[in-house]
Amino acid sequence: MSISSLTTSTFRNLSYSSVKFHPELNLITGDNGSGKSSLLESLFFLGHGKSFRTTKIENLISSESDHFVVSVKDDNNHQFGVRRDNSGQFDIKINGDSKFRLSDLAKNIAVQVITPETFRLFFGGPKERRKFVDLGLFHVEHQYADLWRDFRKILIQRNACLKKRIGGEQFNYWNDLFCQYSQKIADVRVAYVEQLSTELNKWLTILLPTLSENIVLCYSQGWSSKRKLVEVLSENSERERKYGHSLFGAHKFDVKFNYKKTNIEQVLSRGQQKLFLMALTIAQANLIFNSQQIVPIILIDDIGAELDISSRTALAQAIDKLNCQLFITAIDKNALEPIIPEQQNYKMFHVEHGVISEITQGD
Ligand SMILES: Nc1ncnc2c1ncn2[C@@H]1O[C@H](COP(=O)(O)OP(=O)(O)OP(=O)(O)O)[C@@H](O)[C@H]1O
Repeated sequence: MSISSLTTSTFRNLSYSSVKFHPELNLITGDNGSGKSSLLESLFFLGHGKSFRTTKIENLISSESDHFVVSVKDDNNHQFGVRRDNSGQFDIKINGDSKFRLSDLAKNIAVQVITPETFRLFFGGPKERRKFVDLGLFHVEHQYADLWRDFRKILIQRNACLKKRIGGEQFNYWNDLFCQYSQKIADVRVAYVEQLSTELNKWLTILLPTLSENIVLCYSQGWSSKRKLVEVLSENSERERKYGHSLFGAHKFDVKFNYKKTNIEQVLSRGQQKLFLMALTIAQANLIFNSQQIVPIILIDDIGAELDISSRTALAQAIDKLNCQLFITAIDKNALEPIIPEQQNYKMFHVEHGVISEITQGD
């Protein structure tokens, strides 16, 4: 799906907004503090049930209200909405029907975001990289969500045994299941990561043509690929009991990216890192599109930060080939200039004091 319209009410500083979007490209300008990121955040919230800026959902409610509402219509006129109040109560509606959960929204809306902070987080530790790959798997591999949910339950049981120093049959039961599920997940992940790597190379040749040949994706499954998990766990049983949780397994996987055998964050400039992350995000969006035929949504906050004109021109070439709906913000129109397509197939918006207005072309 692509989002054809958005209605927000008392979400951050967006008091009441109702906007109609372009199915491919939406460019958003506005001064600092006008509400551009809040607009992206509201779209992100529908796809993830959380913010990309804060873990405290109550911060998303306007300080002048006790609840917020975000609702979108897609290109098939399906309606998806969420209301959250100060007491923590969620109300999820799909086509007017309200017996849904946030995860039901996530199935329908595939949203990825790039902000000036996300690439720092992405290269900072495995957590963000795991989240990124799992989002792709969730949309691309249909059995993955169930597999991961079952694995999480088993992991909790195994960790409880380690913490309470429970051994014998009970521990062996959870340990066996843990090893089986870890292997199943590792098999699904490795196949997906291979697809992602192939797709990434295509986009790197557009976005980072001089570096693309030497960038390699390195996947680690969460334990040595040369060993059976059951053996690794058995050798580390004392350490695991000391820490009280599982130190190896499918939850410990990682994907890293090397440029000529060195982690790319140590070699690439900040602008290049941002372009790299865009190539990766676009690659994943394309895999989602090919597998589900839903239009993935990419949010890029503050395009001007770190990207020079030639980088933004390379990005424009990539956008031209994309099967996704894009929302890109910048402080002023100049920063967007290289991105604006010659054909008038885009929409432009301006945000001021939380009010979103469409700018008709020629204004
Ligand atoms: N819960 C809230 N209620 C009311 N206003 C809020 C709330 N949370 C944040 N704000 C305000 O909303 C405004 C919009 O912030 P936002 O981050 O969306 O701006 P922005 O246009 O992306 O700015 P920048 O270009 O600086 O990133 C800010 O002035 C902020 O102080």
